[in-house]
Amino acid sequence: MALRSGFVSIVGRPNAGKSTLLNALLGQKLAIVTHKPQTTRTRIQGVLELAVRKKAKGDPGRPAAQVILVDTPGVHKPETQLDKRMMQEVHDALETRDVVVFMVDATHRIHEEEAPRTDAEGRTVRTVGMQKRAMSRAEDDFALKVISRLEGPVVLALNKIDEVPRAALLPIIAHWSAKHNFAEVIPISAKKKEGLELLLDKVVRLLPEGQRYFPKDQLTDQPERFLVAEIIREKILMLTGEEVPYATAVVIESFEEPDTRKKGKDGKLPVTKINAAIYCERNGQKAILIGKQGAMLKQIGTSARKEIEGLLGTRVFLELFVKVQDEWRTSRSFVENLDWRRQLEQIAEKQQLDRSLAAAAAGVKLDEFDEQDESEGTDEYGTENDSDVEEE
Ligand SMILES: Nc1nc2c(ncn2[C@@H]2O[C@H](COP(=O)(O)OP(=O)(O)OP(=O)(O)O)[C@@H](O)[C@H]2O)c(=O)[nH]1
Repeated sequence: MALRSGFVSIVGRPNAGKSTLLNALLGQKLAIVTHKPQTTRTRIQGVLELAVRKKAKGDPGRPAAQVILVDTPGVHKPETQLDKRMMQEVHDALETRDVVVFMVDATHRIHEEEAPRTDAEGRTVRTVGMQKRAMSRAEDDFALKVISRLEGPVVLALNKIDEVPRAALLPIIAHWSAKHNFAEVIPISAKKKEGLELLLDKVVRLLPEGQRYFPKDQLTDQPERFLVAEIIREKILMLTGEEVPYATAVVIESFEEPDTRKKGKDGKLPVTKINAAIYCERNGQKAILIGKQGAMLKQIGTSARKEIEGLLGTRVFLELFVKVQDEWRTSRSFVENLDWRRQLEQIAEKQQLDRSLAAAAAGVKLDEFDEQDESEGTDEYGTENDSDVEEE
């Protein structure tokens, strides 16, 4: 059987479980996951290599495949420049896909028929749960509209079935099957890893025959420094309250890798030195991010560092700074500069410039030319985290 290969975009409303599915299929954490909606801001590609599975009794087998899974931001109506950018990421992911996996949270349809109560004064009463589910249904419908315009196969992944009573599943499947002509409808639990093999089998069969897009052992197109920024953002999302997470962005300002990742003669792993800026929009948010005597920032740094050490396989010296950039989410240029692909271009340009300067002007101090990226109106607070790594 010839190799199948192609791009599979995972699309759906915020919090449906798209990043959880990406990580579960890859068997490795690539995308950050939290219970907060709109966690994912850019599309994330994960490369999944599948070996051929031979035909057997009751099993039609599966051809070898390279599946490029693309996790996307949750589909929502854009209000800020950041929202617009996130939706652009969804559209970009849809433009280049071979198959769409449309993901919905099945638990929100269990009470499809629930009618609001009327109180003694004749007022309509909806519980918070009812309101949430109604909103979620509206978001699903909005996301479905986005993919309905597309040609090509769409597989529906009904997620979170671990929380759906068996009897409720069939009506949910019937509901969705009537809404769109899906190539397949697969109930899954991304969290419990249920139904994922079947989902993969169906998706692979819909992929064209072709060559690999990435080398066999490559996991993602996203460089480590940006995975690091995402890990820091995840800790902020997890550790801070309602408002702050949405107003924060993390930019890696410097990332100094050691020459080797092997242990030294002293038996210690080498050190990666990372400097990251956490942007927020207001002084009040900055105060929350820093916490009493820097306690919150320290907690964010410590938990991020541990995970980054696991990712990089080195010790990590992580320095975090908090900066206030008024209303950055409404600034087109700021939001565009957050794009890791753009940052990568800027880093490459800067390295090129540094090399040319060094070659052309031996004896001239290069740091005189270092860009000062402290933009106007930016206020800064920094702390080193509680690292067991000493500055050398
Ligand atoms: N019970 C249950 N919870 C799940 C399942 N899959 C995901 N979740 C939870 O749903 C929440 C959202 O998961 P994410 O993977 O971040 O969702 P997402 O669709 O990527 O969210 P956005 O980034 O907002 O678009 C997290 O708390 C997950 O643990 C599942 O199969 N069952």
